[in-house]
Amino acid sequence: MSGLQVDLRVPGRVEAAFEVARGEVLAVIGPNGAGKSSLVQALAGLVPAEGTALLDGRDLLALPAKDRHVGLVFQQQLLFPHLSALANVAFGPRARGTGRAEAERVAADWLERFGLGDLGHRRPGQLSGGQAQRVAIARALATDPWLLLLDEPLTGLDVKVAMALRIELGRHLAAYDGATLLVTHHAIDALTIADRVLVLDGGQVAQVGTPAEVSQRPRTEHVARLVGLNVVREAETLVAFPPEVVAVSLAPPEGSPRLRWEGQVADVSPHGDAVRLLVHTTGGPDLIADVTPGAATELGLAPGRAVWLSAKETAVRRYESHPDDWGTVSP
Ligand SMILES: Nc1ncnc2c1ncn2[C@@H]1O[C@H](COP(=O)(O)OP(=O)(O)OP(=O)(O)O)[C@@H](O)[C@H]1O
Repeated sequence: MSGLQVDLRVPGRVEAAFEVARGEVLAVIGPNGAGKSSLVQALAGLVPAEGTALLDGRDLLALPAKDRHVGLVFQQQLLFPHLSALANVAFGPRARGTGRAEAERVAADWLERFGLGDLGHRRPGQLSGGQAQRVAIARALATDPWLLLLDEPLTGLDVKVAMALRIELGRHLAAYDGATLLVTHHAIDALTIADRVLVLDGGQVAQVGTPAEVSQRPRTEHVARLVGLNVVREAETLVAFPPEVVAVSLAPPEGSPRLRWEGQVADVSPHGDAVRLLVHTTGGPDLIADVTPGAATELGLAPGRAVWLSAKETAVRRYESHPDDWGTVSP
């Protein structure tokens, strides 16, 4: 296959087998400590790893970091503070042996594509966070990398800046013909920019699928929350449902629906026009439920309040918890 085939292990941190085709963007999501950064660092050669990472047949893990031709962007963009934006972007091509004039031409072209054509002379300290991150992404792309690794590239930016850059980044990634791994905490990045999503949990691959598959049939609580769903396990089946179909009452629900839980309100917060409750169910999962502000007042829904939750069978989606159609499965 042309692209990246990974089967690697960083002992105690992450173990993952997956593929990314050329031109494809694979988002990597998962809770804190899931192993996302370890995976990126292992591919970049920043931490030692066992196994293989075949890129068009070459094993990256067998190469020293400097020979892997990887474009790297981190949340904290590491621009050279004493160099201009232009010199920062030109640095990669220069390091690969391109002459100064040509490297600067390539760099100017990349800055132009990121709308920074006029700011090439500025140093990183004279750029806004969003501009500096554009320079960092331009610098990674200007090296014409075999593989692009983006670790939380939009985290820490102002919401509006991140929104604009997300759209730009999506456009540049669509034009990039190598494989891309995009580590992100934000469902919107995974759902809008990525072709496929890999979910890490506890250092293992918990799910791989298209954004639609992963958001409609989440296999981990973390992903369910990221996309705003509840997910509960019933033996070998997972049951997913949105917070707006959860009915909240003070007395046990009538008709004894199969999906019902007794619990205690843990948190109350505004959510659009609704009031969102986080409920710790007794001996069960945490669930979210949306109610109208009127109902919240009427039922006295404040933290500590004992409540019943229920969902109609017709409002939930059921699916197998252990499909066997993708790589490594977490226990
Ligand atoms: N330098 C290190 N040495 C040893 N263990 C580490 C090191 N860095 C991270 N770990 C451990 O490896 C596991 C994976 O961490 P990693 O930082 O890769 O997760 P992550 O998914 O990127 O988390 P976050 O979203 O918080 O950045 C965690 O158990 C973490 O404690």
